[in-house]
Amino acid sequence: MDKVQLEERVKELNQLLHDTGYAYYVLDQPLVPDAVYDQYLQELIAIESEFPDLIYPDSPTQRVGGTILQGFNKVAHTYPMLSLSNAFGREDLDDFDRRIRASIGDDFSYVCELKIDGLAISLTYENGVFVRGATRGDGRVGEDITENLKTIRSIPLRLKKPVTMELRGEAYMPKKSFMALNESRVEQEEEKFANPRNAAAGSLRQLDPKIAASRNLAIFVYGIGGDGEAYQLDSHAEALDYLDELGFQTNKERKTCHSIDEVQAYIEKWTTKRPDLPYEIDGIVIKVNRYVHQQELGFTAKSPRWATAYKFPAEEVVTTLLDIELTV
Ligand SMILES: CC(C)(CNC(=O)c1ccc(Oc2ccccc2)cc1)c1ccc2c(N)nc(N)nc2n1
Repeated sequence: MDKVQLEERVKELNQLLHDTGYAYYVLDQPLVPDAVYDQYLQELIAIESEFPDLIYPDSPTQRVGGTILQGFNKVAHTYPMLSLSNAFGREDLDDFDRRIRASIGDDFSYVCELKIDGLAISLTYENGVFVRGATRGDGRVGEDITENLKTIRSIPLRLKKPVTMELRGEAYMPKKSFMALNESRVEQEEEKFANPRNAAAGSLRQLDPKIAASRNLAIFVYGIGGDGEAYQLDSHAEALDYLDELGFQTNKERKTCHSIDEVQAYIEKWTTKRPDLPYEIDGIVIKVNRYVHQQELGFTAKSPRWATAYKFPAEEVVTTLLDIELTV
């Protein structure tokens, strides 16, 4: 092949690997057998190693960076990453609902989402290309962990549309990956991780992206930063569907609810079903759905008035008290 034909083949392989990667890692519906995927990847690696000028920044071969970082740079979020108020029971939910009604009336809906027990992160795309990923940090400034986030296969390196936006999501380690990781740590006589959240945080804080790549991390995106693209949409539910169209992994268990009773039913459903989930959750996030209502309700110093997190009661840690010989 001459150089022009090679460039065409590289573009074709990039597109093939993006499409098959999306089907496999985001839709969980493989388009081709793994062996075919690997064959495409090997062909692209071979051409790129011979012609480095044909390496595109969003090539799938760029997922596992080569260099070990010396440290993480600080990066300022374009929009703050706010926190959520908490609700611990039905009374708190009723108070939340009452405050909302007092402010915007009765004609509104909620969106309920599972609150993934992971690490809040922000993803920045410029003209549809993944350019930066960061931890939440203090909500305004986080750490640049782009190289580690590139290793998460469900984070698209290139979107289906050339949009510029900053997203919010939760990086997490599935329960199965957590169990396997701790088994291997016991074999290596290393300290086990206490829970999947710590394991995900520890993996994303690795300076060597190859270690992060080995940890089977995953992500659910749940919001578009500030008044970016999404605010041309009418509601949070629409924004999540828009993220699906762009090729992101959103959590499919979300539900639009039209009363706090419906929210309570959703909470009870997932309190029961929580152990069957392939990932850990620590609560349910409840958001007023329409953006006009969110803007009317506004924010406190650190969190939106239009959202709250119902937190599951802490697991009863059954502590078997030692038999204490009481000497009288
Ligand atoms: C609602 C929000 C706090 C995100 N939203 C924001 O951070 C946010 C930030 C600036 C916004 O607008 C502003 C723009 C400029 C200045 C101030 C606010 C709006 C929303 C949040 C936090 C944690 C979540 C979680 N763990 N799981 C799910 N499923 N959803 C979550 N949602």
